[in-house]
Amino acid sequence: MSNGDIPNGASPHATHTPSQRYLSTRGDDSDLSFEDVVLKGLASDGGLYIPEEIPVASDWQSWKDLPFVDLAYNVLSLYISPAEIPAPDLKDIIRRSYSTFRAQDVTPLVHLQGNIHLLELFHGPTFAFKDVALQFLGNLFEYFLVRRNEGKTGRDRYHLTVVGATSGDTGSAAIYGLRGKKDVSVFMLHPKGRVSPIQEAQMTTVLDANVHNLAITGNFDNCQDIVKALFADRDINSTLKLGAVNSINWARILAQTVYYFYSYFSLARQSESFKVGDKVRFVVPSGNFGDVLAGYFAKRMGLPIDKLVIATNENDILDRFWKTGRYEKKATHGPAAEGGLECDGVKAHEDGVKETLSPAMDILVSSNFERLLWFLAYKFAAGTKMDDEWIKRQAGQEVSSWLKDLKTKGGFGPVYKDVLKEAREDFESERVTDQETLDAIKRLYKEADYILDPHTAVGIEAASRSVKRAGPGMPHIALSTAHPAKFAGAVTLALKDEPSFQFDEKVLPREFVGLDQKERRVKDVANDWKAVRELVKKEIEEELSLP
Ligand SMILES: Cc1ncc(COP(=O)(O)O)c(C=O)c1O
Ligand SMILES: N[C@@H](CCOP(=O)(O)O)C(=O)O
Repeated sequence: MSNGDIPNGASPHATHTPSQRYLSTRGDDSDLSFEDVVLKGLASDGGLYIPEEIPVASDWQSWKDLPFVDLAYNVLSLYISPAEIPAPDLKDIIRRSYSTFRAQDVTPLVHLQGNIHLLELFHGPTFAFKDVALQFLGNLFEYFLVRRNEGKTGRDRYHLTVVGATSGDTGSAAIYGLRGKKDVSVFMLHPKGRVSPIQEAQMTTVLDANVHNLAITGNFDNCQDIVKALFADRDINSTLKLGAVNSINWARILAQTVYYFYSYFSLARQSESFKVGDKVRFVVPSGNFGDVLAGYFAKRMGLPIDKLVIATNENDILDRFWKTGRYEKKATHGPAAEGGLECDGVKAHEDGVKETLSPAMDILVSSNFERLLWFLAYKFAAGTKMDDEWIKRQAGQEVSSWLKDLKTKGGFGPVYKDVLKEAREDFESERVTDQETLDAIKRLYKEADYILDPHTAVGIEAASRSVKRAGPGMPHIALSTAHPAKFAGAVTLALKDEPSFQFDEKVLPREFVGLDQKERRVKDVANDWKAVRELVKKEIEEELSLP
């Protein structure tokens, strides 16, 4: 347990409920505080942190008319003990985090067509859903660091070195959430040439001294692997005090849980036929499985979600799992076919990622899937009627063995029939091709005069299929994860033949005008975790020596 764990020095168990203590999905770490898991990001056994118990929000129905920030407080305080963050402080962090949003209700719900509603998550500073969690996480880091550093000077101060991997959106949202903050530096790795021009400009035009952009010659999974290799290096992890902003950080998932509740209530306020207590489906464009996992937590907390529909692009590892029970990387093209890439110290993986029109979801392995696997393994082991401690240990062992097979054999499964059955209780999945993505953008422009970004379009195509299965009486909330201006190429490709379509006039927000002309700072680095490690060490040293 860390020094900053319980400010008043009281016993943790006197003031924390089980949903406010955390364990690792691989079983070696447990009984951690919220502050510990937020600052550590990834567990030392390589696992991801989850709450020891998911709280049931027995009074959730009474939250219906709350403003976003009050609702957020009700959700978050179930997972964060007031002994760690007193209620007025948590309320203040939440209020400041969402005051940067352009929409008054933070995440507005709009009716799209028929029984499909769109949850617009792109009204934050960088025009992507990541802002919802990363504005909050930036302020959380600041809060914990101020407290830890009280009365300390110079090198005695706790300095957090955030290392993150991005296919574009996490990077910009994290950089905007952390720029200029004291005692924290951020190193953001993106795959060189594989993020959209606007995303690249958003990240690299931030010139604050604590922001470091690294362009890696590889794909997003290479960046994600490098980040995990850095965390696994005990030396750099402890000397530089590494922190995470990717959705491996539990606070990311937690903050995203709020908008499932909020949009559900928005629907109840907006629709005469929908009442609190009725069921709804959520459709979530998915890559790293963080956003849809937040929906799983909302469901387990009591929100009446019929199904969570996972929408993947042609990088479909998740869709294949739900169809077959096998979770496997599959080389579809590239060097993998000739034996894969080898990278010093990091287990090689196949470059089987397909470049699609929804690049933020071009992911071979979905990191948060591990969290769901733990809950599935827990449920399976609970069938033995052993005590809770044994069941948790068993779940950790099962997850470790699946993840070991993923690393050494490129996949695992089929999982036990009951595990897959359980996964299908809560989730359905759809795979959407690039052509179907373009068709969805075109169709919604013509039929609803709405311009979708390509990731949201993947979700809308999946929603249309789900509506057919679930029937017209089942409302669908599709998550709109980015503003279309971030993906000008795909949107223009879809709409170029529409006479009324003008990108600059219909899509481009004024915040993006002139961004491409600004000065940039970025370093090219090879796909080699040791090269990245040395660069991080050098740049941190230079940054901390600045006057
Ligand atoms: C625009 C956009 N949509 C969807 C996703 C997928 O979300 P997740 O990785 O949480 O599954 C991402 C990236 O993560 C994204 O940037
Ligand atoms: N699509 C993401 C990839 C990283 O996902 P994260 O949610 O785990 O941070 C991006 O935009 O960078």
